[in-house]
Amino acid sequence: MSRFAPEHLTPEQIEEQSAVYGPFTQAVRDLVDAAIRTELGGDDIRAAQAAVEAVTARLREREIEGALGVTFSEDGVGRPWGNAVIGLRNAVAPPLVVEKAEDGSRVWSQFHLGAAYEGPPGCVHGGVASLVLDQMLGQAAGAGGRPGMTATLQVHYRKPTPLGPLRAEAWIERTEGHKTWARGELTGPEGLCVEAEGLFILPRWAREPADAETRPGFFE
Ligand SMILES: CCCCCCCC(=O)SCCNC(=O)CCNC(=O)[C@H](O)C(C)(C)COP(=O)(O)OP(=O)(O)OC[C@H]1O[C@@H](n2cnc3c(N)ncnc32)[C@H](O)[C@@H]1OP(=O)(O)O
Repeated sequence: MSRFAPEHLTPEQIEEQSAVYGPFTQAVRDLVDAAIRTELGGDDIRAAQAAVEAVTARLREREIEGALGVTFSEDGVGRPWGNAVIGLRNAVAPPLVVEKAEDGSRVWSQFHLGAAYEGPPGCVHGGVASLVLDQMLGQAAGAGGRPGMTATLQVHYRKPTPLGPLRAEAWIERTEGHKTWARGELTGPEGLCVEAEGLFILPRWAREPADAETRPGFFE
């Protein structure tokens, strides 16, 4: 784990950062969607390219080395803002906002996948469906107090998943020591599209007391 660090920010500072970076990242997602779907060409695209390159150069004037990692505050709440599925600062992430049952028995999310996630024409790429379910199953394990990393993931594609509004849900199936088996499904407006089951294992480094302080943020 290269970046996995405590961060001493107040809730207000976190709120402030989220209010700045959240809308900015959404604007970048819109840019990606527009770049895929625009019918402009020639000089318009060359001008757009120059404008995008100028913004990129400006952002790179001050940047961290490597990826964002997961930071966590003193209460142990993690901020996985770089995460490819739920990251508030990751324009590649749809992003999913994952809700949890109060008793931790399930997690679910309603979200939208547009042109950036296409595989078969008009449908979600199979790898993207798998990505979403990996995250959801992992979060189900975490929500049930059984955090772990994906050791295995089996994905069953029942029917093509249309781009557009979708719902994913996941829950813990059974547990055994540091192993947790979770299941989940991805549904579209016409019903079930993809099912997955996976084994999540709390890694040795997180099971050992010496590393216990790194546990909360990573697995939030
Ligand atoms: C916000 C949170 C949601 C996160 C969701 C996102 C999920 C992810 O993307 S995680 C990233 C993808 N996964 C990975 O990169 C994991 C890479 N693998 C690893 O880190 C390790 O191999 C890991 C964690 C699976 C096991 O590590 P560790 O526990 O240290 O290994 P070890 O102690 O040897 O094995 C523990 C047990 O698991 C078993 N095991 C280990 N790997 C596997 C495997 N791939 N399949 C089946 N069993 C396995 C071992 O046989 C052993 O079993 P037992 O205790 O019964 O003898």
